[in-house]
Amino acid sequence: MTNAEPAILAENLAKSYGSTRAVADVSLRVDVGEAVGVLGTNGAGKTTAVEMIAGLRVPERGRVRVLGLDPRADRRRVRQVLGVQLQHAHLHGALRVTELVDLYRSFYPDPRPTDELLDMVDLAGQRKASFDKLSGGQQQRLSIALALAGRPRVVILDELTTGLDPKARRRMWATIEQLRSEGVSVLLVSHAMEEVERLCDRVAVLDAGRVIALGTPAGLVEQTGTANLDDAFVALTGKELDLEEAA
Ligand SMILES: Nc1ncnc2c1ncn2[C@@H]1O[C@H](COP(=O)(O)OP(=O)(O)OP(=O)(O)O)[C@@H](O)[C@H]1O
Repeated sequence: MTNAEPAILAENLAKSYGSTRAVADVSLRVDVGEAVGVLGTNGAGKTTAVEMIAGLRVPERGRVRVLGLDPRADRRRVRQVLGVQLQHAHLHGALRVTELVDLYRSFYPDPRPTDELLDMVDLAGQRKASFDKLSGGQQQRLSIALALAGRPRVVILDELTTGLDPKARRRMWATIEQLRSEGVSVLLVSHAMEEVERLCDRVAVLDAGRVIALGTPAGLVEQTGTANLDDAFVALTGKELDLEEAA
């Protein structure tokens, strides 16, 4: 593991579920300190791709490195440097917020303080609530706090703000901006153009399991001769993002 290694390097990933080709060929690089967004319509293969990058799914083909480490062969070391927030958290419903945070903190040598983590996701008021009493948005925010408990150098966030209200969304954006100022590298799956434009240096557009475009938000707009990233996405994929998802 050296500083010269990219934060994330994924090469020619492929994965099928039965006859469904979820990821046909995905290559992606996130440099240290960089934030890269992944945009795509429902079913484009985003979650499958990031789960392979996180070491949670075995690729049929291709190679992944996180700071030079193989997420499956070097699982323990990768866990110390990578924080992952996935779409669906499976957490013990009877545990309280602080119990879950402290459990996750106990996995790491130098965890972020509990109060700081709860502040980062605006859950200080829910510290005594049990997980199953939290709203969907609060559960989602807690899963982000857990992903950040070990001060990861690389974070993977799948649908950071989908379903969150505007205030919570802004809080999450400020948190990501804070992480970026600390030099953390970010891979962010999103349906929200505004979010990607604000937080990401580069964007990968996924369609039918392939990266069909990769560039800065401004570069994609220029490449497609469109007025904004929304229109660039439509020009590239021939599809609109689901507005409900993007809301
Ligand atoms: N566990 C699974 N078993 C079978 N098929 C799956 C499974 N997970 C995903 N798929 C299928 O693989 C394809 C890609 O799904 P994936 O969840 O990776 O896409 P996505 O871009 O993340 O979609 P969304 O935006 O809806 O989350 C879809 O056709 C989906 O139905």
